[in-house]
Amino acid sequence: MWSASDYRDRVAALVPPLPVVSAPLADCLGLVLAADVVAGVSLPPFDNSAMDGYAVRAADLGETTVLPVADDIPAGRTDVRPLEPGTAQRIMTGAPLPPGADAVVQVELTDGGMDTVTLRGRVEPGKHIRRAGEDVVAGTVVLRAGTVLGSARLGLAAAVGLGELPVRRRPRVVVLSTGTELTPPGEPLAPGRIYESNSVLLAAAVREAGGEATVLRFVPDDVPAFLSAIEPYRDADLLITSGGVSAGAYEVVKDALSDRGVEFVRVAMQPGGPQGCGRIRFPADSTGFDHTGAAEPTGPDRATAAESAAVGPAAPDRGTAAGSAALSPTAAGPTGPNRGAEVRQALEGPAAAGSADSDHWAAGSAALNHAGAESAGPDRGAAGGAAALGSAAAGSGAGDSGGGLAVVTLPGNPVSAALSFELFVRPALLRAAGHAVVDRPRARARTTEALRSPSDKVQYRRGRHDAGVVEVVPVGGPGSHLLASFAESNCLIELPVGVTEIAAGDEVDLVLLD
Ligand SMILES: Nc1nc2c(c(=O)[nH]1)N[C@H]1C(S)=C(S)[C@@H](COP(=O)(O)OP(=O)(O)OC[C@H]3O[C@@H](n4cnc5c(N)ncnc54)[C@H](O)[C@@H]3O)O[C@H]1N2
Ligand code: MOO
Repeated sequence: MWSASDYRDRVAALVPPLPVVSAPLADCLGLVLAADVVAGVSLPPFDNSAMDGYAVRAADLGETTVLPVADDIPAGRTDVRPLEPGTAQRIMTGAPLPPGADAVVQVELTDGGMDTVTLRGRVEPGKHIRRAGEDVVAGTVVLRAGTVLGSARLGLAAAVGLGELPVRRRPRVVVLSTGTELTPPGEPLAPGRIYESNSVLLAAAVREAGGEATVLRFVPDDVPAFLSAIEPYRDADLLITSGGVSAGAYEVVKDALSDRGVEFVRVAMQPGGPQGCGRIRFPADSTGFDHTGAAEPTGPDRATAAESAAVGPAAPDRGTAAGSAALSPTAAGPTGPNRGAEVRQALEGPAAAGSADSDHWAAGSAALNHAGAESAGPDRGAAGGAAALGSAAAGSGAGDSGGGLAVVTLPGNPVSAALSFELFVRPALLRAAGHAVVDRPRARARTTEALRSPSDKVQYRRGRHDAGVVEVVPVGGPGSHLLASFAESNCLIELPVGVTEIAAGDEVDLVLLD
């Protein structure tokens, strides 16, 4: 039996640091900057007006002053003429200040005249002028490597003129649910069947963690169908499966992967006891697994398998354009909005992975562009960029980066799958993407109800905490099928190994989910 924290480390080691790429700003939200960014221009780049009004020499103004209006300066004008003494120039917010002007009088304090202007009152030199470099001086570092790129930081990068940034690219994650009982939501439900929900939940969780999710059509409890479904995705950074890992007679994931490099274990955690992870060994040649016995799919359940094998990611939920192009076994090359990034990634090659950590962007950029030439090779055919990346990721150093497709096989119960992702997979993806902080915030609060927990496992109960995180109300029971109460919760109540009873009013540890 693994402890939850040891198992978490085991999963983290499966996903090595992701390669550094140059990505358009629009694709960078939530990603981690891989090199310092130096401003190429000052902000503001030139002295300019903070108000719509009149540029003047402060010394020219008395209580009431009438000045000729010598020129008109809208924002964007590039041929501004010097301000002669005893004159004013009409100026708009953001327009360059004419040489010789040392103040701006806002239009509300004037008569708004076009030929001459009457200005009321005096003005301090420097009034309503935004000086060049007041915000950023060209040549200084504006964003440090390791910064998580939120909206303000992306805006700043654009403001200093950068169209792309060096980032660790998003992890490409393939999600596959298993279970003969599954039915796609939106279709009629036959007796004995349930709607498939894990792939929707897990793909959304991958995206929330900054990853690209490709959702495969789920497969029944059929080993050849399962292997056929995953075989084209050997270049993904991670495969997440759900279901088929416990002790029953039809444990498809366990049956398919036990002899192919995946270890199935029990973790001292509830929900989320049965787990598996490892690297799937694919056959050396590119013909795929030996599907001996994988006869033509027949019967209602096999139709699902056939569809999966045949169309792969052509299921409705294809992740982003980039993810889809990268992971599709039939992609003719990167298309869509991220094409540029994909091409650069293809050129990056294994050598560049993780290379730009401490370099400034200018240097990092050069480093990223020279590697070239590495993108040919056995697995790098159609989706060349993606194949090169898979290799780059696998060769990038830290972690269990040996060959094969990294896989985490989650238990099928919906809350088990969700909590396993939350506690094991999410930190691994964030770490690989370069995040320094991979843990959710934690807090302590008083539980409003008594709780019981098995002594040999850490139990995660679902709860709702109040605004001040003073009290937590347990929501629903401990069962791993209780999806509605999980959806209602905003935290996990962690009851550690050794704790069997908690009284109402006792303090408990919380993992805050929102
Ligand atoms: N004899 C034992 N039985 C079970 C054990 C055990 O130790 N001995 N462990 C239990 C625990 S704990 C869990 S968790 C589950 C894990 O089972 P599997 O990973 O094999 O998952 P399945 O049996 O395929 O499914 C479990 C449950 O979840 C539903 N499910 C599965 N996939 C989906 C999906 N994509 N969307 C919605 N719901 C899904 C499935 O219908 C089952 O109800 O094993 C216990 N059994
Ligand atoms: O360990 Mo299972 O994940 O409780 O239901």
